[in-house]
Amino acid sequence: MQTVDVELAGREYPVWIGPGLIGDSARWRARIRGRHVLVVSNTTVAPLYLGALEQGLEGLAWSTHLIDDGETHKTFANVGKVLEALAAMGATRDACVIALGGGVVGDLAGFSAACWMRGIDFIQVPTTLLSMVDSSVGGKTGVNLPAGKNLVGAFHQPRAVVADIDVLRTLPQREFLAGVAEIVKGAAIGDEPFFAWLEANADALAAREPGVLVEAIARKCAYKAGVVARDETEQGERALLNLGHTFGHALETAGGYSELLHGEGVAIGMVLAARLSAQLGMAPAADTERLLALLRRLGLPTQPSRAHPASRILELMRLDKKNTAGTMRLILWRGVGRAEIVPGVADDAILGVLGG
Ligand SMILES: NC(=O)c1ccc[n+]([C@@H]2O[C@H](COP(=O)([O-])OP(=O)(O)OC[C@H]3O[C@@H](n4cnc5c(N)ncnc54)[C@H](O)[C@@H]3O)[C@@H](O)[C@H]2O)c1
Ligand SMILES: O=C(O)C(=O)C[C@@H](O)[C@H](O)[C@H](O)COP(=O)(O)O
Ligand SMILES: [Zn+2]
Repeated sequence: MQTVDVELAGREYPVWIGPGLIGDSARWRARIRGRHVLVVSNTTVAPLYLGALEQGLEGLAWSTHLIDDGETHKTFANVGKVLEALAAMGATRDACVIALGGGVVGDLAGFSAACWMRGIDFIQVPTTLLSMVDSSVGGKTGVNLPAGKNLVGAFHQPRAVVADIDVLRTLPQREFLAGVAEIVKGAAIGDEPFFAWLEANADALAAREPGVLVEAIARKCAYKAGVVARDETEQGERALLNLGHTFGHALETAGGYSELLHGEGVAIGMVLAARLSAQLGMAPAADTERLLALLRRLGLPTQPSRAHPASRILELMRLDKKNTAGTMRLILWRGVGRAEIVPGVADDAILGVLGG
């Protein structure tokens, strides 16, 4: 097992990564402070892993709340239902929410925990690769609106992250690769040696070779934990973790949250950001080719669908949370391992890479 610590003074927490961790209840149960526990999961994950988790809850007053599966269910209405479930069990301020699932469950359950009585504990038990390497770490919680991704939310850190890699055995390959995209993103933003390691180990990672998998998860979590510890609420550096997301989120929204997986949107968005950066003279074209080659080798999509007009994508990008009044702020690229916040990129340049 590997442990990555997220170092936030007074609110530090461990990210445990390894096999058999859901069954190792003595470890995670020590992070639960009160008596009430609400496990939030979904209709796909619960039949697979809720039983194992429940065994560790003996003696506590616990209950379960399931949401339907999919990004379209990461809604305000479902937060309301989690809050009703907390009310129904009489959850007090020392209650704990456990999020058992991928990023959709984690974001929604975490936001519910942030809202109940103005903030109670929660524990992340991520069950997708994406949620292990990204969404469970760092405390961004929230839900989507039809107008855009994650437009409602809160920063609310978990008490612990339990990344049991055994559960990845049942994860479909398309979902697995979407998680790999967020690993590539971390390396592309700020860790050139990790990027080179991914190039050398791409096939083994896509084949889920255990040693390579654990190392990739731990390196991405360690990188993200460092950024979060330096800039928890995204006043500066943390925005770099959004590389590819202004494009990616707009593409996800345009597709009604059901065409593209989040990681796929990020893969396409990173390529668009890299192309735009090369056109603006910020990044060597050779680095864009390097990124493209790695994503292609990993079987990830690299081109936006022609079904959505470029003008529509640009319009959706205007509601991104990094923007300030009248100014679009994009995360652009200086090449492998170096990203930058760039305000005021001309619409024509953006439309150009979108093919508009
Ligand atoms: N908070 C953050 O910092 C952050 C970071 C990245 C992404 N996100 C958010 O995370 C979400 C995407 O998360 P995701 O990619 O995990 O998607 P997801 O939560 O929709 O899970 C993907 C699919 O895999 C299924 N699944 C989960 N675990 C499984 C398992 N072990 N075996 C079989 N099937 C399993 C789910 O039921 C779902 O159908 C998006 O909403 C994105 O915006 C948040
Ligand atoms: O943790 C962060 O910070 C990130 O930006 C990680 C992203 O991968 C993630 O998709 C996040 O949910 C995006 O946040 P948002 O603020 O752009 O909604
Ligand atoms: Zn993301």
